[in-house]
Amino acid sequence: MKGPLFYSKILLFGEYGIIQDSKGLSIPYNFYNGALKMDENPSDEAKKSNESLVKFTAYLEQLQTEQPELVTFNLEALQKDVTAGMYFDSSIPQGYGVGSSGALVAAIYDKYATNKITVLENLTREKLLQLKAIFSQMESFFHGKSSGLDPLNSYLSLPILINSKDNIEPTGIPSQSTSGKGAVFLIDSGIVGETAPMVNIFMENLKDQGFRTMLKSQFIKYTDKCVENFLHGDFKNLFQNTKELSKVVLNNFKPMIPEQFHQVWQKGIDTNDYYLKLCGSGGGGYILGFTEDLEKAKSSLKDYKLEVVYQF
Ligand SMILES: Nc1ncnc2c1ncn2[C@@H]1O[C@H](COP(=O)(O)OP(=O)(O)OP(=O)(O)O)[C@@H](O)[C@H]1O
Ligand SMILES: C[C@@](O)(CCO)CC(=O)[O-]
Repeated sequence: MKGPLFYSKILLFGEYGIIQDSKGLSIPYNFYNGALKMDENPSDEAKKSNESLVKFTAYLEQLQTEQPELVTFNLEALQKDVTAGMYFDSSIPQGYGVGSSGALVAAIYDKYATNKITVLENLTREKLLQLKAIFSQMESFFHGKSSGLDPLNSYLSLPILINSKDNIEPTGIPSQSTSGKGAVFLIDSGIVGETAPMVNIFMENLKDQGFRTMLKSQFIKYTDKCVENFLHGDFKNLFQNTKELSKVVLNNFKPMIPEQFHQVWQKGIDTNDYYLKLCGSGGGGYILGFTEDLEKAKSSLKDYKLEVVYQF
């Protein structure tokens, strides 16, 4: 048995800001994927994944008991499959900001939810918000508070524009040009990050008036502009605003940037060869880069392997 594929995602813009109602833009990243699977002779990795599904199943049972109006599952089938060794066969790295738990949640919902909202029907705003609410509750098992956006992205396999907390929509993005010089890329920090502690630091910082002012007058301002520039294909302004965003993050989100990347981050701002930003909650995992000239960025960042995700 092997189920359909669910993909990783990249939150291009909006990390932390979306907690405070900024805009956000998230795109599927098809390089990594996962599917529910059953093997005759499971590997150690498959066994580990299966153990995680056993615990998740217990959580879903409890969720259904507590909130039957939110979502119900075919628990009998899920339990039977999990007992038979089902696991999530996935290439999506965990704790890297590309949504490994989101893809898993999407796969489980797709296979076991009853009365599920499907991708094929007319997805009204209400239905999207309902799906997001369901996914938020399901995914919170893996890292505490979740917006539900990652599973939604994976489930729909479409770019999603977050206008505000209660206003999200699937969106088109400018088509890629593989011959273009401009690019969005990932750098592997080599460290596994954890979402919950990073979000806790952010929530703690929010108690400070100065931080809140900076967030609104700079971080959210540039995040919103970047989203608009990207969607309109206005790449000239996109680079300007990404540079500003890169500066604001380096100055105000230091705990989310691994120490050994502080200098490379600054170098991008000084040389204009590339601009770095957080990819998801940060603290490790991937770092997201933007460049007007991919070859220049590659030579400037020659000690790192760049994984190109979008070219324009
Ligand atoms: N293949 C898998 N099999 C079973 N459980 C998995 C699998 N992949 C991910 N998980 C679960 O998801 C958890 C990781 O989710 P977490 O939300 O911390 O990181 P992430 O989804 O990779 O990153 P982010 O939320 O920053 O994008 C793992 O600890 C594990 O419980
Ligand atoms: C850091 C955060 O804004 C994005 C993590 O992918 C948390 C969230 O909104 O779920």
